[in-house]
Formats: sequence, C-alpha cells, structure tokens
Amino acid sequence: MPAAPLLSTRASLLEYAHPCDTLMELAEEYGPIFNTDILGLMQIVTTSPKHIQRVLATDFDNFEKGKTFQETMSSVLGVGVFNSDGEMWKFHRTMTRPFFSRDRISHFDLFDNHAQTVVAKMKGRFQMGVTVDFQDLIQRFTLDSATEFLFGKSVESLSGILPYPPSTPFGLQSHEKTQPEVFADAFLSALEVLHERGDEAWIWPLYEMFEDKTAAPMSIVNQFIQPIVDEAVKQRNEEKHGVREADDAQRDTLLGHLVRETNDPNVLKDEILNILIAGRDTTGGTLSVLVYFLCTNPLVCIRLREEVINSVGPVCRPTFEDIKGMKYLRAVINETMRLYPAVPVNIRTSIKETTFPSDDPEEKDIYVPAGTPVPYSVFIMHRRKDLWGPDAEQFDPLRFIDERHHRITKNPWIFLPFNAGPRICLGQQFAYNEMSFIIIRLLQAFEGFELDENMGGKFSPKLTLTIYASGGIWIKAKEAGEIEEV
Ligand code: HEM
Repeated sequence: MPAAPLLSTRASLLEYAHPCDTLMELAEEYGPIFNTDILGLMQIVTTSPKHIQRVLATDFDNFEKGKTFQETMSSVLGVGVFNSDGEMWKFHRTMTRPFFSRDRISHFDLFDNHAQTVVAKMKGRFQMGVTVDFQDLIQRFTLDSATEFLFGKSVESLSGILPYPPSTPFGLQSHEKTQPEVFADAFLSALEVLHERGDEAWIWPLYEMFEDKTAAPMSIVNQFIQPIVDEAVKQRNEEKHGVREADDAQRDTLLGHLVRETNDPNVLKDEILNILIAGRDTTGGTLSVLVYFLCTNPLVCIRLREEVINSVGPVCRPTFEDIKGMKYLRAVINETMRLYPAVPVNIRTSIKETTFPSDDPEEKDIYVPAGTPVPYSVFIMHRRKDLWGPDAEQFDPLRFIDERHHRITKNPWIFLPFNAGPRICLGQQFAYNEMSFIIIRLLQAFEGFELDENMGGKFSPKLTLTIYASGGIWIKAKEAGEIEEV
C-alpha cells in the first residue's frame, strides 16, 4: 500500500481535513488508498468503492464510528443516531425509522408556506436592486422546514431580516438578531468547534483543557430545544393518564412519534438535535451549491426550467408524482451531490483486524489492523476519472441520464452522497422531496439566476460536519414573465 507523507502538524491537518485540496492531491499522487500517520496514529484513507462497500455494508459489523469520533462529537451530538454505535445506534435507528414513511415525507404543504416566503423575500430584495445571499436564505428555509417537521412548530427564521450584500451601504449595518437567528448562529458555532476538534485530531482536549468550546453555543441551543422536549413529554404523560386527549397534529411530528417510544428527555433531545443537523445543513448546503451551478451553467438552468414548466406549469403546487417524473431535475440534484456531497469525508474504525481487497488484481490484499481509523472520502471518489471518465470534474447532469449512466448502474458504489448499507441516510427521500420542491418553486418564480459580480464567479467551499460556502452565495434573478411584459 503506498504510504503518504506523515501529516503531523496542525497546519497540514487543517489542509488535510479540507476536502478540496490536500486530500485530493494525495489521492492523485498515491492512488485510491493511502495510509497516513496523524500525530502517531496510523490511519488508512480510502476513496475506493470496494473498500467503502466493505466498511459500510459487507463488513458493517466490523466497522464502527468508534470512541474517538464519539468523544469528539458528544458535547453536541450526545448519544443520538449520528454519534452512537452498536445497541445504542440500533435503538435510535429503530425508534426513528418508522417516522420516515413515504406518506409523511410527501406532505408538501410543510414546505410550501416557507417556499412562498423564500420567493417573496427574494423578489423584495431584487426589486430594491440588491443581491441576496442564497445560502443564508435557504438555510433559513431548511431550518424552518426541519423544525416544523420535527416539532410541529417552525422557528420562523425566515421572518428575520436578511443580510444585505457587504458591498452596499446597508451591508455594514447590523440589526438586532431575532431568537431563531441567535439559535442558528449558536448552532453553527457549535458545529464549527466540532470541525476544529476534527482538525486537531486526538489532541483536541488539550486545546479545551480549560473550557469546553461548545458549552456556550450549546447552552443557547439547549435553551431553545429543552422546553420543546419537556412540553412534549408532559403532553404525552397527560395523554397517558387521561388528563388530555391525544393531539393528532403533535403525534404527526417526529418528536410526537419519539415520545411514544421513550420519555427520557436526554435521549429525546439528542435525537432531535441529531436529526436537525442531519436535515438542515445537508439540504441547505446542497441547494446552495445547486443554485451556484445554475448561475454558472445557464443552459442547464434553461433546460431545467423547461422541465419544470412542462411538468408542473408556472404556478401549480408540485406533487409527489410530478417530482417523480422529473428526470432532469433529479439529474441536476445528483450531479450537484456528486461534485459536492454534503458529507464529503466520513470515518469508521475497524474493530478486529481485517483486509481490504486491492484495487489492482496483481497486488496483495491490504492489511487493516484492529482499531485502525478508516477515513473515506466520497468527495474524491465522485471525482475519480477512472470511475467517472475524463470529464469527472465537470458539472454535467446528463451523465445521470445518457449512456454514461451505465457506470452507476454497473457499480452503484461509485455514487454515495447518502452513504449506504445499514447506516444509509434516513432522510434521503425527504431530502430529495424538499430540494425538488423548492427548486421547482424557484424556477416557477424566476427565469434564471446570476452570481453577484463581487463573487468573482466562484465560491469557497468550507467544511463543518457538512460542506458550506464561506462568505455565502450572493445572487440576483429575473422574475418570471419579466421579458414578456417589457
Ligand atoms: C442532501 C441531503 C442529505 C445528504 C447528502 C445526507 C447524507 C447523509 C450521510 C452521508 C449520512 C451518513 C452519516 C454517517 O454515517 O456518519 C446520513 C445519515 C443520516 N441522515 Fe442524512 N443526508 C441528507 C439529508 C437528510 C435529511 C433531510 C434528514 C432528516 C430529516 C437526514 C437524516 C439522517 C439521519 C437520521 C442519519 C443517520 C443514519 C444512521 O446513522 O443510522 N438526512 N445522511
């Protein structure tokens, strides 16, 4: 197995953790698998579909998230589904899974009010002649949709004042933040600390010897979540003792479903928070990058809009059946997640010693000792030219439709934005529905999108647990029908 140079300083760790540069260079130089030594800890980094299949599916029982990962994440994620292994993970997964039934995740009224607000806010700003940070806006949309789905009550972050572009006179003005904005900021700060800890590897506790850096933001997050959880537990107890009638609307939320499985407020809080992270940042990040691609690929945008108008019309609310039939829309979403998978790098740790098959049939199997961390990067795997062809770096949704699609049908393990195997994303269908819905609503309202000139045609991807654009994605758009009216 080729050995990459030791990555043992914080600076190189920082670069290493950034999915878009050093890791990519290492993969190019050393091939789809390489070992690295982070501060004395051997790990095997892989971008090979065969190994990822082993880790996630065929040898699932031998690979866990592991103690180091859990300890790093626990001050934010607790023991929720994202951050547990073994029986605790099974408990969370079994408890949560039935909620994600097809019926429930196809309730599009959940998204529509928030989608209408997004469109209205964008129109308002464009009429003032200023651009909008689409990432900020869409994170509010996914936060409001996720909290409504989880608690039955949206935090209404869309009701706050949107930021103005830094280049305008308004851009420097600050406004008093609303409660949902304070919550969202605190949430992001806590996630950033988790990312820093990942960069610092196993010595992160040294940097936090005197202070748990997640404590302050998590106290704000908890002040928001705890009363909602406590109220749900109280309500459920009253129902059980016949003091109040069962509340159907409450029962139809994830929290309402979970309180029927357990009344432990800590388990409930952890699970809700895990799913909030899972459900908000992933879809928000993907939608932001997707709209960036629509700005920079106007022909894709025209074709996608044609599909939207032909399938749903200019104003009707899209249905589940409409979305199912929209092949190009699905291809645009998939191509976005191929180039920018929301979770670009992930990790598992081997429990017992094992081997990985070599990608080269001439070479011996690769020995994986017990307790070896195995980071795997779908970000790099999705860009490997030997798997995706010489145009792997280009944004081209048609690769999910034309003959190139056979690459994926022949080997589905080359495309894993949602992971795979027993820990596959629980919200995959919800995410496709939510993302499709809002894109359709946007393309009904606007004819096309353009980047703010100040973005210089580019965005800077950054990583917390998921990918996001540093500095935002500032855009403008033309309202539908504007041309005809002129
Ligand atoms: C573009 C959208 C999304 C992407 C790309 C995505 C991707 C992923 C990935 C890669 C994992 C595996 C994480 C790991 O093993 O460490 C995961 C797990 C999970 N996702 Fe998603 N996700 C998305 C949206 C959602 C949504 C909207 C929800 C819920 C509302 C959700 C719920 C979950 C849950 C509960 C898990 C944990 C599964 C387990 O460990 O058993 N995801 N997701």
